[in-house]
Amino acid sequence: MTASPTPFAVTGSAVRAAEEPLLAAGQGAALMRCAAWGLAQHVLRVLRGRGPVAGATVAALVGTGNNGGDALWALALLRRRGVAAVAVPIARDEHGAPRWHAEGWAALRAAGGTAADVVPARADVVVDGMLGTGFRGEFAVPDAARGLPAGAAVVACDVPSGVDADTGEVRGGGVRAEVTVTFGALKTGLLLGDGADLAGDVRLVDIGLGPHLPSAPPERLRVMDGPTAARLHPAPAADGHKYTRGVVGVVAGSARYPGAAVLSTSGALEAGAGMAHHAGPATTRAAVVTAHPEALVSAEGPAPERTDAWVVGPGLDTEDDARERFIRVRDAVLANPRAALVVDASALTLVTAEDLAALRDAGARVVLTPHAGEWARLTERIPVPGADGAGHAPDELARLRAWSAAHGAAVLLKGPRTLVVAPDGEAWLMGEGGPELGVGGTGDVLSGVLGAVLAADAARRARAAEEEGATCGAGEVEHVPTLASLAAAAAWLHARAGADQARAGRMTAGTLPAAVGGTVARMWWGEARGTRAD
Ligand SMILES: NC(=O)C1=CN([C@@H]2O[C@H](COP(=O)(O)OP(=O)(O)OC[C@H]3O[C@@H](n4cnc5c(N)ncnc54)[C@H](OP(=O)(O)O)[C@@H]3O)[C@@H](O)[C@H]2O)[C@@H](O)CC1
Ligand SMILES: Nc1ncnc2c1ncn2[C@@H]1O[C@H](COP(=O)(O)OP(=O)(O)O)[C@@H](O)[C@H]1O
Ligand SMILES: [K+]
Repeated sequence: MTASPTPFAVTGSAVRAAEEPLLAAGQGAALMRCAAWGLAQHVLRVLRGRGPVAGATVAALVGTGNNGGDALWALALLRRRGVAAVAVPIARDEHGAPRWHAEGWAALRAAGGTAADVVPARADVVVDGMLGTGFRGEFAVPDAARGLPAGAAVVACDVPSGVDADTGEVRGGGVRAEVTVTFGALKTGLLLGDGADLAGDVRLVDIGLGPHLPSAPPERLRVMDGPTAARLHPAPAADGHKYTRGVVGVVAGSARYPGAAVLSTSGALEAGAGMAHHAGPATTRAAVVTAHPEALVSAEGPAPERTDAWVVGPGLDTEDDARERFIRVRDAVLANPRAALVVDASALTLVTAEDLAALRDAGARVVLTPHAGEWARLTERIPVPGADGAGHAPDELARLRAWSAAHGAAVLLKGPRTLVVAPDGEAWLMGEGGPELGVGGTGDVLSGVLGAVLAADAARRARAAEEEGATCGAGEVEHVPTLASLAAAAAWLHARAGADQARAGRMTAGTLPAAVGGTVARMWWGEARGTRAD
């Protein structure tokens, strides 16, 4: 299987920095031509989806900077394809002349394009070329960009105007796009926050910045996809057995919330764990065995030295013995820190800064999996030393990185978009799945899936350490299984399973584990099989 590179995003500022050596070498005009050509190709694609290209009308809202320059050059290219190309300036000088990229306008005029004060009502596509990575301060949406023709598709040039290309923050107003055609690299601001909502479908145009883009983990946001997830959670080795596939200890559920134990254990088993061992009271043990005769159950859980990953938290009763149950898991991981630890749900209210420090000092691999509300409470209770832990800055990714670095644990922040960060700044975005997952209990299933994925990895590491000279399976440097990448892969499997299940007409958390099983089986043993661990 040939490994395609994992997609990633960098900030708009990093893209500007990457352009600098090329601009200094006099390649600015060539870069712009390249960007404009890519933009024109994507506009043509939108037009072809609507009817004949020749005779269609494309208008562009054109700002004062290079973003407007891209739009003007793209209009010139479209004009040559028989499109009526109309440029609408959004700023004029004191004499009323448009303030825009002079060469771009000259090229458009030479190609037969025109200028207008407003977007024509007949426009099929409106290109938003007002502001790109040079956006500073606040954006007051100009009159020309309000009340656009209802039938026109908006295509943003590089970034929807008003969106901060670094953070996704919208300052002042923003313009919603159906498609954003972005240049040089995906920008983090198109994948995060309100920026992601305004950007629509994001298309990347390569303008040759690759070698100049930053590669250090804290400067990239990687995007989890199916091939990457398949590489990170490979099919078992031919000689694999239950121990090499990973043993997951599941400390979840209580007399009050027995279902969580079932959902979490099911998630682990269906995601391919060699064994799942549930520790809990008699009620949850009975429920788990009824649902899964193959699960092991006991009051105390598996032996620490035989456990590859622990899941603690879903459905613990914080009025009862939850803290003791959490401490037992913490101590099991401290006794055998090669086992990974997933801290979810109730355990997020039980874990202390001291627990995290002890786990970090032991070298344990810990992932906390809050949803937005749990994340707010966690950062309130365990802030970043010396910082406003709860934080109100728009840059959620920076807040996550700061917290993870301060406490030595990875964080998987759940929501419509899932973000995973590790203490070294490595960050992943997982955008698979949709609101079908927004029902009670799907997070419990995810905790088990995570446990299975992390356990398989821990078991592979243990085996590789035993067999001198063996590797961990995922050979390529880019796909070395890091904690954050494994967690993002687990989230991808879970979300894909949810989407598959919803398409098939079902969607409850109770049926989700079986869908996870189907997704993993297709990945491992179906036609599009993933890599094997051997
Ligand atoms: N560099 C390259 O070679 C390449 C760059 N490329 C393209 O260039 C884009 C970056 O171009 P850029 O740097 O000119 O900035 P851009 O986004 O057009 O906006 C800056 C202008 O807007 C103004 N302005 C700022 N804030 C404002 C506000 N709040 N409200 C109102 N106005 C505001 C500001 O004007 P000022 O107020 O300073 O007079 C300034 O003139 C990038 O996104 C990509 O599309 C590609 O072609 C590849 C090659
Ligand atoms: N609108 C949405 N789009 C995509 N995924 C979602 C959406 N809403 C929720 N999810 C996912 O569903 C899961 C819900 O987890 P959680 O909030 O812990 O639920 P619970 O505690 O009920 O188990 C998470 O994996 C989250 O990312
Ligand atoms: K724009």
